[in-house]
Amino acid sequence: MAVTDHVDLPTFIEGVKKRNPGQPEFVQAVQEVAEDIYDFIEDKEHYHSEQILRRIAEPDRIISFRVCWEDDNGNVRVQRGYRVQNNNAIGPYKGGIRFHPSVTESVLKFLAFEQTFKNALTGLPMGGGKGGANFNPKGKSDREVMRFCQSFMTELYRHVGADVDVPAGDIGVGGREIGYMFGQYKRITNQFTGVLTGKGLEYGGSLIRPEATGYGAVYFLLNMLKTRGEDLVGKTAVISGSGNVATHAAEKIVQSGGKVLTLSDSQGFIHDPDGITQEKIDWVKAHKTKRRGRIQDYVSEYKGATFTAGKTPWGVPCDVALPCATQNELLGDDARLLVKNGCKAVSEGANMPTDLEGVHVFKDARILYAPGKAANAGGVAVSGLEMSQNSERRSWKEAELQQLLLDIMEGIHTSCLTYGGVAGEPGYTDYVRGANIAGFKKVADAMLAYGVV
Ligand SMILES: NC(=O)C1=CN([C@@H]2O[C@H](COP(=O)(O)OP(=O)(O)OC[C@H]3O[C@@H](n4cnc5c(N)ncnc54)[C@H](OP(=O)(O)O)[C@@H]3O)[C@@H](O)[C@H]2O)C=CC1
Ligand SMILES: O=C(O)CCC(=O)C(=O)O
Repeated sequence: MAVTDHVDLPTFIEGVKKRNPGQPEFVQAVQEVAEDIYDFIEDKEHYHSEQILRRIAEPDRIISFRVCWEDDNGNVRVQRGYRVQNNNAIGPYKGGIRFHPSVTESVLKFLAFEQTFKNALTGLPMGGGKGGANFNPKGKSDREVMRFCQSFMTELYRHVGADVDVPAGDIGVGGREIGYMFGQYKRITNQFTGVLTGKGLEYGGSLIRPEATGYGAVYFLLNMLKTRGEDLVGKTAVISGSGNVATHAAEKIVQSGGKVLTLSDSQGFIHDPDGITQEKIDWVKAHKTKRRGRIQDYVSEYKGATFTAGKTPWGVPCDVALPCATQNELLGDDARLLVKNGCKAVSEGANMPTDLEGVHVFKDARILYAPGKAANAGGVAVSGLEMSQNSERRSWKEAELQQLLLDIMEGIHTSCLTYGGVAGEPGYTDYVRGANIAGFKKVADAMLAYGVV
């Protein structure tokens, strides 16, 4: 007779904590999902008896490796690299690579777990993975970054492949790093395949991949506002971060008629009451990706703006907020302040930027709140389209890709509406619940088809 381990939610979370000691980010991500899934599967015994959530919260495998490289002064440096392959029930593992000193196994496990649901939401056949290293590209020369990337790929190449696991960029990994890693993969394997996405257009990259995450987060925001008969015209936006996601989100807000008031980096935020225009966004993009400077330099360039050191921008009154920097950058008190100041909608460009307390503040206030796994899925979606183009050995036109991105974001929004309803509150959507359940259901049903594996 089968023994059904049908534990309740608190016991399940206790088990996750015990099995993953010292991994708070991973436990947080699992808890946020489990709160919704437990409710959904209450009357669906097969998900319990087949231990589906327990299995999704246990990565298929975690690869950890030494990355040695030589700096410009001839010193040998040693870093730790990882690839977390969380789940490939619906397609090859897919997810970015992060180079940042804060990278730990816990951070990459939470990102790979979230990615599993996000990728399912896109409707494309992609499983969930994430990788990275505790390497800080800041202050390193191009040659140092190249040597690090080559060394990283010298181990990673044996674990990835166009139909196995397809990494891409994330914090600290942009076009430069992807180029170095793709070059090394090609050199080692003698194969030109779609093993990475976010590639340069000259060697198999897709149009609009750089823009896709930030643009997608704004498309999702527009979809949410539309349910209340609103748009972005004349609305003020507070954005954190000043990297790929933040600058492209800012660009799309401006194109949609909104006014962007802030950007930030790990040292503080700038507030420009005149609005951060397209010309100013272009300056920030060049400053961060070419000159590799700091956001505080903005105030020397654009008078009237202020820089606040060591703080996040959530105290600046706004209509909409887009956290686009990193995990846990928006805490319970920040969420309360945003709501108090009249913020109507939050769309997460970053992964898990709001802590669990903040999530509950937004839900309780009944504002429009989109979690990263739904709102920032545009990036990985266009990565999926890059994979398709590589398989076909073709490059699709920009207009076609723009339309596909719009359609995919609208589709994710519809999935959230389908599963995010709250009893007794017609018209209100809990987007966190909707995204968690829609993502879970797709992955879970594929897992059920495979039996116990
Ligand atoms: N790139 C993509 O396509 C996707 C990215 N995301 C998520 O979006 C977020 C941003 O990624 P992306 O824009 O690509 O990365 P970038 O490296 O381009 O930019 C990261 C930005 O976040 C800031 N930041 C990083 N760490 C911290 C920190 N601890 N505190 C405050 N600010 C910090 C950086 O500041 P500084 O320069 O000082 O480090 C920088 O402004 C991440 O959560 C990522 O996982 C999600 C989906 C896809
Ligand atoms: O494009 C990709 O594969 C990865 C994007 C990513 O890392 C993310 O969605 O968080």
